[in-house]
Amino acid sequence: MTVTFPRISTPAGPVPDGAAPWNRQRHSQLPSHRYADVYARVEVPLAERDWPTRRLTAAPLWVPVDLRDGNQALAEPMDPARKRRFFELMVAMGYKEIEVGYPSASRTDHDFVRLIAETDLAPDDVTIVVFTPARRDLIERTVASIQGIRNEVVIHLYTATAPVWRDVVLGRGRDELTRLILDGGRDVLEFAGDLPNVRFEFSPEVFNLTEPDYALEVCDAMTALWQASPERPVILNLPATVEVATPNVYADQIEYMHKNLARRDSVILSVHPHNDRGTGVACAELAVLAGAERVEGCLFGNGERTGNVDIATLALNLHAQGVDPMIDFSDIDEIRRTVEYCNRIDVHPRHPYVGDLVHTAFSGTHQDAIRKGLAEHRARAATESRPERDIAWRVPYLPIDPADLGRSYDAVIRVNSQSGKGGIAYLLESAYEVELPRRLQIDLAGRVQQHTDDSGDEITAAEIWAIFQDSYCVTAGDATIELAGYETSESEGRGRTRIVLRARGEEHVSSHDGVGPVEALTAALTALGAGIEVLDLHQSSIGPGSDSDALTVVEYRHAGGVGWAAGRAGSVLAASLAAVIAAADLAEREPALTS
Ligand SMILES: CC(=O)SCCNC(=O)CCNC(=O)[C@H](O)C(C)(C)COP(=O)(O)OP(=O)(O)OC[C@H]1O[C@@H](n2cnc3c(N)ncnc32)[C@H](O)[C@@H]1OP(=O)(O)O
Ligand SMILES: CC(C)C(=O)C(=O)O
Ligand SMILES: [Mg+2]
Repeated sequence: MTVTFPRISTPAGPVPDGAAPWNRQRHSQLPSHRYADVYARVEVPLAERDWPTRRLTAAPLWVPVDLRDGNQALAEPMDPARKRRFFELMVAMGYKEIEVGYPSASRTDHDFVRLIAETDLAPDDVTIVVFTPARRDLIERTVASIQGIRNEVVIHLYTATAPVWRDVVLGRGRDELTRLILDGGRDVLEFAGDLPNVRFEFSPEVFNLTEPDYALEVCDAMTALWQASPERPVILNLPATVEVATPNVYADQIEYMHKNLARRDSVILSVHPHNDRGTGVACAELAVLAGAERVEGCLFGNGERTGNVDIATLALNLHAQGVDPMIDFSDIDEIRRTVEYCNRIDVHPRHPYVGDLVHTAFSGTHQDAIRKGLAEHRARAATESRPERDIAWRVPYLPIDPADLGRSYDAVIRVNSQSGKGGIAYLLESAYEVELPRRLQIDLAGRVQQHTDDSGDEITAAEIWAIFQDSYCVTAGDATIELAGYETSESEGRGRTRIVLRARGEEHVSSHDGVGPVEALTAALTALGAGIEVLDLHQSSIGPGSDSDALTVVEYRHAGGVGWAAGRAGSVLAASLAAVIAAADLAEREPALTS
């Protein structure tokens, strides 16, 4: 079948100015000239910056906005049951400040706030945030919705401040917009200023494209109006409503505000990155280095367009650096199931920390390293007499221990055509507790590779085990030579083994003195013209416990070359004899394969 890509053609423009001779890329057809870089759109004020040399040493205050910003981005906004389930999850995880909705937007949002007011759904130590635009009627409705809530409440007022929004959306110049915002601030004070449990938050929406002096002017005006004080601090939340720049630019913008805001000790500096460029997490992390103390975002990054910043990734990034995120992720799969149910959006299998595949290696050298790393981890725990969950984690390719998140090691290694012997051995060890010698691992890996190359699919432990059995074991019905019986006895201080072989319908009985049963069997086979030389014999068991089967694998030489065979039985001796018989049988039937 011919596949054509009619709308894509190889760029064939002139060599770009200054291109290095080793770079043969050409100009594309994309009209990139239509877009201006961030420096042309907004002044980035900072000349001297402290954030690059700072370190993340403590968790900021996390504020999940899934029930508002995440919810407003859903094709089907959450129904009351979903909102409640999500809220309960956040409380259980340890979030202490939660934006619960936009009460003037919809009945569901309003009723959910009322539910909080009228029940004990929200523990006393959880602050409830409600969101409103700077419109008097909507502010009034918002304040009405929070009546009776005993918890601390934050009223979050927002208005866009960036030039395009001023010109195109709101139709107001800077001064006019400041008046609108202050009017909104005054309305908030009029309706809620006397409520002792209420604090205020202001967001200059699209802060990241707002002139820094204007952002500062509006924010300072709001903290003055609301009389921000250390006892009643005001939250100034500085959103990258649409992410437009590299994270260092956002960090500069935040540090500028951090250093220049009035009443800084009465301001909780908050950030709210979105993820349009895919760098929302980096923006939040650099913003915290730059002075932010509070981060708004969504669990696993739901939200408008490409989403809000993912506060689960942010928290677990801290965990992976040895900093307690102060939020419980010990059952991440349960958290994911709840979030998927509430949002009706699946989490991507590659999503950091939570995706189905993020603790899984398919590739051979990674598997080899992980298998060795896990073995080293177990051994070190035993040497130090400490629990595996407690000692330092240094398993290659796994940034954190999946067990921290309630995950098992079952999916850490999965096998396909990119895998190698280490991964295959790991699967057999995990599923059957079978340890194979290294050279047999290499032989088995070749057979598994042939299978996965043919199928193109992943292969399970059970399928690998089936390949193992097909390749190295001989079942009674298929055998060309059978061990019909054996007996060991003692005569005049010497061991004697009686062997009964059945081949081509005939029985052959022989007795062997002074040798062990395995040697006796190889001698009997040689007498029958089916001789093999046992080069190596490896005994182990299948599965744990005393009632597990014994497994013996032998490496043998025969006329056609060297091969492997295996026997499984209730006793070590029976398994060893079965392995030797299997070797003779395989040598007879498949000399080419085993060479
Ligand atoms: C970045 C963010 O996430 S902002 C939050 C966005 N979230 C939402 O919009 C979800 C909930 N929203 C809603 O349910 C509705 O938009 C409502 C109830 C708030 C308002 O609905 P409507 O009254 O029908 O107005 P509409 O949705 O068209 O909003 C646009 C109007 O609000 C004005 N406006 C927009 N934002 C603000 C603001 N923050 N402060 C004051 N006015 C604003 C616009 O200028 C426009 O005014 P105009 O009609 O005079 O031109
Ligand atoms: C905080 C508000 C205004 C917001 O969601 C945003 O700007 O993205
Ligand atoms: Mg937002």
